[in-house]
Amino acid sequence: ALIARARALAREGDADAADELLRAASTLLPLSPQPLLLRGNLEAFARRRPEAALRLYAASLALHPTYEAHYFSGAAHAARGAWDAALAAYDAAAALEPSRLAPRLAAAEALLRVEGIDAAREALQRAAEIDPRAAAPLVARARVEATAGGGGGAVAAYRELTERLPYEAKHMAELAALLVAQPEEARRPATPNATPTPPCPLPLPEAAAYPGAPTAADAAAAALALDPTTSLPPAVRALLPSPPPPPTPSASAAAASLPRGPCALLRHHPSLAPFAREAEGGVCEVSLPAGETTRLHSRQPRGVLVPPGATLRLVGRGATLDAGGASRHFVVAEGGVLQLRGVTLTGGRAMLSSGGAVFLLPGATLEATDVTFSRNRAVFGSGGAVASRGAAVLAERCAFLDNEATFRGGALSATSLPSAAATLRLRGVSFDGNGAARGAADVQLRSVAVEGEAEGAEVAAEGEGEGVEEEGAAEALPEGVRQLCVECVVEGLELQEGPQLGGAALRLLREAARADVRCPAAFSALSTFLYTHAFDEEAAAAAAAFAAVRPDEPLAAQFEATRSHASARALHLRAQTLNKEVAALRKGNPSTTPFSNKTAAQDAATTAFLLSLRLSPSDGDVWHDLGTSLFFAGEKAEADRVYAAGLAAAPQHAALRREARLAALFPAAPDEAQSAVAAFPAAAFRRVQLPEGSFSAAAEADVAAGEEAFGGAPAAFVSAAPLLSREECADAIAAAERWAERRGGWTTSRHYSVPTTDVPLSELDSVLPWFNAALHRTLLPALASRYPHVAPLVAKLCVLDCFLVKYSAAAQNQLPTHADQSLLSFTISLNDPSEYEGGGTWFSALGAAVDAPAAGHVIMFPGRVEHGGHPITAGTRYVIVLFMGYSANRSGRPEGYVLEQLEQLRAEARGGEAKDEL
Ligand SMILES: O=C(O)CCC(=O)C(=O)O
Ligand SMILES: [Fe+2]
Repeated sequence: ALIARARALAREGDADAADELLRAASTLLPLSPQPLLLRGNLEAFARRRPEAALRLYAASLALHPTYEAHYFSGAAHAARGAWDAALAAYDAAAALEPSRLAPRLAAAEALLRVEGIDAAREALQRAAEIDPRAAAPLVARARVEATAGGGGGAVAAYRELTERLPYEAKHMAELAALLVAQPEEARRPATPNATPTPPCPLPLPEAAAYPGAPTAADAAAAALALDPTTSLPPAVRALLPSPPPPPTPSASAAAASLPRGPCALLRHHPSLAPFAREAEGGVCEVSLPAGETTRLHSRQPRGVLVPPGATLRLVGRGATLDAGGASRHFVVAEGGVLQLRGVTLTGGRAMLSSGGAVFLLPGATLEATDVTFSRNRAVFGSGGAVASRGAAVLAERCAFLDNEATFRGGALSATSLPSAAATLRLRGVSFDGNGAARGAADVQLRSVAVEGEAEGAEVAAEGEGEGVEEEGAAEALPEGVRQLCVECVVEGLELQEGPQLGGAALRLLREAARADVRCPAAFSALSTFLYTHAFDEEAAAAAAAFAAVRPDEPLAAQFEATRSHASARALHLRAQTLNKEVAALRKGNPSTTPFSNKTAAQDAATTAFLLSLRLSPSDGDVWHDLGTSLFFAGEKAEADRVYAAGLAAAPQHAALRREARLAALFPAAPDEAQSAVAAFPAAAFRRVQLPEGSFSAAAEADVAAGEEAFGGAPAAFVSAAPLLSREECADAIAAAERWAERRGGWTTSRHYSVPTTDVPLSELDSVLPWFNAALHRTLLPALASRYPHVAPLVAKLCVLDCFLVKYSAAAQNQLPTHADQSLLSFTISLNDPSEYEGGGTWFSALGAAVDAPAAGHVIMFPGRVEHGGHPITAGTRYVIVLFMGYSANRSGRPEGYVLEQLEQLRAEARGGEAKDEL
């Protein structure tokens, strides 16, 4: 008890009190070495007096020699620069506990001073052999080389570290900085493949650039991919490529006009969209301008996704598609088919992943005819041009030129998975100038047989019987297994970021853990994925399997804590992940969770948010995320309550304050407003019947999914009389123009594919009072009268957003089709149609624009109906656009149920604590 108390005091920084207790302990237990050891640590670490520490360690050792006393003596000697003595102490520690890495790594640093770099390297080499999966020896090696003066040795050490364990942003950033400082190391050799593959596990020869070796710019990009908040020195930052120029308006328009059909997969790819058309058989065919080079601008490093079941055909007739080293070209999902014909793919780069030009997921197909793959790279990945994980590749008359991979297969890498065989058929395929840092300059095959001939290719076939020995020590780690595990982890991590790719990510992470059950990185990536996606049973099994083979690994214990919902951060991440999965389910995309429907998935997300809040009740981000999640789930009443409770718990949180401000700017109508509904009979409106299929398919999010709320064929309504007076309309326009004048122009604050010209109504102080009065008097009662099934009560209607929009023939003259993030929307005309030509609210399914007959009239419609602002060709059109929500729960559950669940969870926790105390 004395020792435990002393430890606690030392942790709190009270060295004197701790020392006193330890002296008392020594008196009680004169033969115990421990109080003396701990007093030594107090001297060494709290008081920074190594000499005093050494005397106490010596006294402790005299009573009984322990590993700790030897190890800490070494550290104290090292702190004084007594390297020989440090070395002796570390050796003694290692002799007592031969499997511990720490004294060996520390000894290497001492050896560097006493005997030089070669002796230090040798010691580290031996340490690495103790646990070939451990990061520490590689990190120590890099540090020792850097201490020894940097140079080629340090570059080699950092390359080894980052290629073996490509998971840490910090190490990537250090490699980048080192390469920038040593530009000659970053230069590529004149002849690729001239340098042999580095030997394993540690390459001792001085570093030389080799094919596939990451450059400084690659390492910097890798650091940012691993952790976007990584700080990079200016010299390194300067290497990052500048973002691509924005797409031309016509290309954007072409992309935006592809919301449905097989070419929808190019909706976010304005560089390809203009050349796309729907071909026979539901194929999206892209015909690139013959003989020309088209630059691919992918916002995602993973490239253009060919989704499950889709077919994309790229026809070149001698054209080139250049990714400019900024992204991969294509990633093909399960059941997706990519057909390439007569095209050159160049400049593709996979970052921390495989397949520099094309990455094929289990069950995907690539058919390439008359295709050249040139100068594509897989950085920290395999298959410089093409990588297949359990996919089919058919290549006819193709050439692979000068492609590179950091790992294996400079041109091509194919791996069969237990659940998906990879197949490879080559006819008239040639290879030249490809290279890979870790072997198989051209083609790497794992359990794959090639059908056909590969001219002049260096092929490395691996697989079958390369598994880790079940019994036996950690040493049993064949190089192929280690490499497979690293590749599957980086690829799985890349894919888990992408929509529709979660299933493939999970398969690859499972494959990594299966290939090497002892690998901490594979366990960590898989278990995190399983936990965040709520695969709780599989997570338990994975944890048990890992703990069984690596009982001492702290990761196992950490994950146990996570699994028992003891980490607020992990819970927040789980909630956010499940929330994204709900969004996928809403769009009708496959989701990677154990839940069969979105209600169950949403409930799991809500519970995870609440469990996180139970642990950290004043985390405003979690409160805000929960509110937003509920809002998009249609649980608006819960969202409102959660935002309010969140603001009370985190009064400084900016986003929560914004929500509160909006609620205050547009207060709910009083109950009396309900009586005005009767003043709006059917005859007060022109009803515009919208056809089936009016709701937007390109739903980014569903506030209240259209058809679920409104039925198949919804209606829009145009008021027969003005709901705002002429004076009010004129006042609003004048206030907006004055505001724009003061600001030096209108804002472009709302973001559809093109900027909009508008002012938020919240900025117009003089307009708000009368506008709110008009809302309660006419606008909201009118809305409630026409949509009694979704919004019967005026007092429950709430403003989600409101802005005044200006269209002019000369400037912004239209708004592309879209869906609003609202339950119901208004367009309120502020001027007469005689003041402009064209205009009106365009309804896509109707194929026509609907306009108000005069200023002050309104058009009302369900927000999820696909619509836009029809172009005007002359004059100016002013409208107020109003997004409305309804403060009720679409699920029909009683209001307040979410906060009630939080109370229950808290009570359960208190019950648990009480039991612990008993
Ligand atoms: O201009 C219109 O009539 C439609 C405007 C609109 O849909 C919007 O601003 O969201
Ligand atoms: Fe809209």
